[in-house]
Amino acid sequence: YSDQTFRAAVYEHAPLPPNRTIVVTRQEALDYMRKNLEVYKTATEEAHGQNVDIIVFPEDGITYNGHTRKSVRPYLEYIPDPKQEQWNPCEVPDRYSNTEVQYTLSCLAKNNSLWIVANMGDYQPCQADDTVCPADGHYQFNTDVVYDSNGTLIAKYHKINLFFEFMFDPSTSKEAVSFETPFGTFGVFTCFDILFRNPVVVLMKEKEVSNIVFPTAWMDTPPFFAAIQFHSAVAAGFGINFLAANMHNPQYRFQGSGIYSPDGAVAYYYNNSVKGQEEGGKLLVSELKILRNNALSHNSPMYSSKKYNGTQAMGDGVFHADTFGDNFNYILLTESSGKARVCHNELCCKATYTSRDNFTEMFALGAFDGLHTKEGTFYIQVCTILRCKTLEKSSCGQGSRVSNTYFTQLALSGTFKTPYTFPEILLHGENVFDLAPSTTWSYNAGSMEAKNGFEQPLLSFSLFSRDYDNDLRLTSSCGNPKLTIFTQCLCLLSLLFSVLS
Ligand SMILES: NC(=O)CCCC[C@@H]1SC[C@@H]2NC(=O)N[C@@H]21
Repeated sequence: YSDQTFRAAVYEHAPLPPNRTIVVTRQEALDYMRKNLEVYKTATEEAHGQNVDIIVFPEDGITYNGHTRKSVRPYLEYIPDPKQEQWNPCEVPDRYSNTEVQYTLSCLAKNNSLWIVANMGDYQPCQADDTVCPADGHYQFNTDVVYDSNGTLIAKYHKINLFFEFMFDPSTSKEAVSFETPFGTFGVFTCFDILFRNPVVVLMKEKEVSNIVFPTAWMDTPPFFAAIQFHSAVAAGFGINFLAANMHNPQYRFQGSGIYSPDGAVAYYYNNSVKGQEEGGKLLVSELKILRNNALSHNSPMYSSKKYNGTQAMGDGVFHADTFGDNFNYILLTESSGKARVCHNELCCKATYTSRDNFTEMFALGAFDGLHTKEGTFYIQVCTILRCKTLEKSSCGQGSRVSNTYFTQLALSGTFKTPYTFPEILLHGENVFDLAPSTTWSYNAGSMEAKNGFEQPLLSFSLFSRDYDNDLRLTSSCGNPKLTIFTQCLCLLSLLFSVLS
């Protein structure tokens, strides 16, 4: 690193599955994990050869996913709390037993003089006075570990927002974790966490991080949750560097890693061809500017909260289409060039566009303002120009993976309630999804523009906003532990009723 820049790497890892139908011995678990760690060693040495300062590996990259609580047990290690003690596993390997994975990671960091972020399982016995201890007497946490370039364990983070991971316990402390490096302040969180106030807003506003390291096992889900699309948009929306290392398993839609800056993708990898599973690994290395604030930091020039402009009555031509579980309002783009506007609840979206040719494919402007409930429950506000999957209006939210329509100008804005708005651009390329070069578009406070359009066909051009703070209504009402079970049920019923209506 220098005064101005540092070098970052992410490794998209393609692990082979272990046998998860039986409970293996610790030795068998180690034999399996060593194969993954061998791949990590090669990647780390290659990164060292390219003067990398920090490398990130994916969620479940060492242990694999889809375990049961029992089958994952032999893969776990006791990870001490770096806030309570300083430990360098490479230099003091025998302080704790069964810590081979931590030893290997620490030595990789030390021997290659770089910071390592990896994901593994933490085994924590319950304290004697723990009244909510799991029935088997210990906790199992999905954990990110961070080693500095001497091999010292600097931080550990327990995933707060689990995604159908019944083998793990959610973080009991619910603590957002950050760490200092000579090249900036980093926050660390894992996959599904990206959609929730804690840890995301806590890290941005309270800890004022300007970089995120993000081990993930993310399944591509267009129109808004393709991995490279969503993660690059979060980097731009928050004005941060974002290092996303995904698991590679295209058969199950796990694909797409990147090194993203506030201006867009600096490097990304998207390879969805299902060949031999072990062939898909990839190291990305980039130079990034050292950032000292994020878009929400006090006095940051990038922060601006747009005022709500009022609603607009629904005009002719508005139709509804299911969009990953949400009932969006859409309006078709019919002329090859023009303006369009559509509203939903308190959100109004405006677009101007010019397509290179007359439309032969269906494109629509959509709006949604409400509670998303599919694969997670959270408030969103979304404006989008997207390609409908077919020539049927009902296909508009289905996440097209093909397009042959070129735009020569696009602009989109919305009356978003919060500054947590992420500019998403997904283009169609040889490998299905491509991101737009950072020189082709700009984003500022709820408005996105591509003055000269794109050289590739468009799949979607969206502003995805998370109303993180509104989620508090969900927990403060129904999830409030002070309420009786009966009141909580009544509350959930009324919430369900309001969503349905
Ligand atoms: N390992 C995880 O935590 C994965 C969670 C990310 C899933 C994202 S969010 C909802 C979408 N559904 C998916 O299948 N992928 C997307």
